[in-house]
Amino acid sequence: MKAPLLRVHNLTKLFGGLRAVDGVSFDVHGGEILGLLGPNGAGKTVCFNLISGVYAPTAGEIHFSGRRTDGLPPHRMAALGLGRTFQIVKPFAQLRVLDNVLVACGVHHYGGLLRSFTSWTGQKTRQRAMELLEKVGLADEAHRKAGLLPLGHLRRLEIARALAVGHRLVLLDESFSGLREEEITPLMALVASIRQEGISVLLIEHNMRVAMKLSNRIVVLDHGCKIAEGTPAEIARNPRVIEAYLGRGGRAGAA
Ligand SMILES: Nc1ncnc2c1ncn2[C@@H]1O[C@H](COP(=O)(O)OP(=O)(O)OP(=O)(O)O)[C@@H](O)[C@H]1O
Repeated sequence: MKAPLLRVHNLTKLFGGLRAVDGVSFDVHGGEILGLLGPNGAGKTVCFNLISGVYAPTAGEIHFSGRRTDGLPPHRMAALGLGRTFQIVKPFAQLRVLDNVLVACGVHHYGGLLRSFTSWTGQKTRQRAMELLEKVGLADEAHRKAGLLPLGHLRRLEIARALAVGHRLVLLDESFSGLREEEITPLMALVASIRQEGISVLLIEHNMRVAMKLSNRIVVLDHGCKIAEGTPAEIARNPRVIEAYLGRGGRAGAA
């Protein structure tokens, strides 16, 4: 069997006495969507921050794309093809939508922000940025100030920025949160199309319908620990998962 694209082994992060992530292990394979679920405060975002290099783990190992990466800073992870979105969208509000993506594209192609705007090679970067905006359905907004976009579009812009960097793996942190029902279905199609291109996705999602439908497999955390791993169907009937979400006596269908 092929080695996983991402392997997290015994990952642990302490904040003082708090075990925010406690001995968590899981793999993400090439071309799969892995859902990372769990109640509030379970340790999901801390996991993202560990994998993407924002935090160094207290213990444990992270292997990405064939090398050990725990402790590498975010720009090194980006250079290896790992992109991410944030729970709270943070565009460069004063820049145009296109420029927001150009900044992210510059990470790979031309070694920096300034050159991505100025050099002759900037032309190619621009083309790539426009392709990404087309992919996420924002080509018509390319010249608008990012700060003027509604939330649904901002989430798509975040995904375009993550894709500019993450040609192997993108981490999506609650990309569906706060969206209207009519925005959710097309965004699900977008995430599914990312996987179809062979890019793996690690997805934090509170919307169970979205998580169950999109994920090939799901890992569930609670109080920093992994309490379950399996297919969406297995997770939906797992008693520990039901208890973590609903307390004793809960029903899977309601999760
Ligand atoms: N920088 C930090 N310093 C101290 N404690 C932190 C820090 N970041 C997170 N925590 C704590 O770690 C625990 C896990 O937080 P995390 O943000 O990963 O939860 P989560 O599963 O993403 O929750 P949510 O679904 O509410 O976003 C929480 O108790 C949180 O308060």
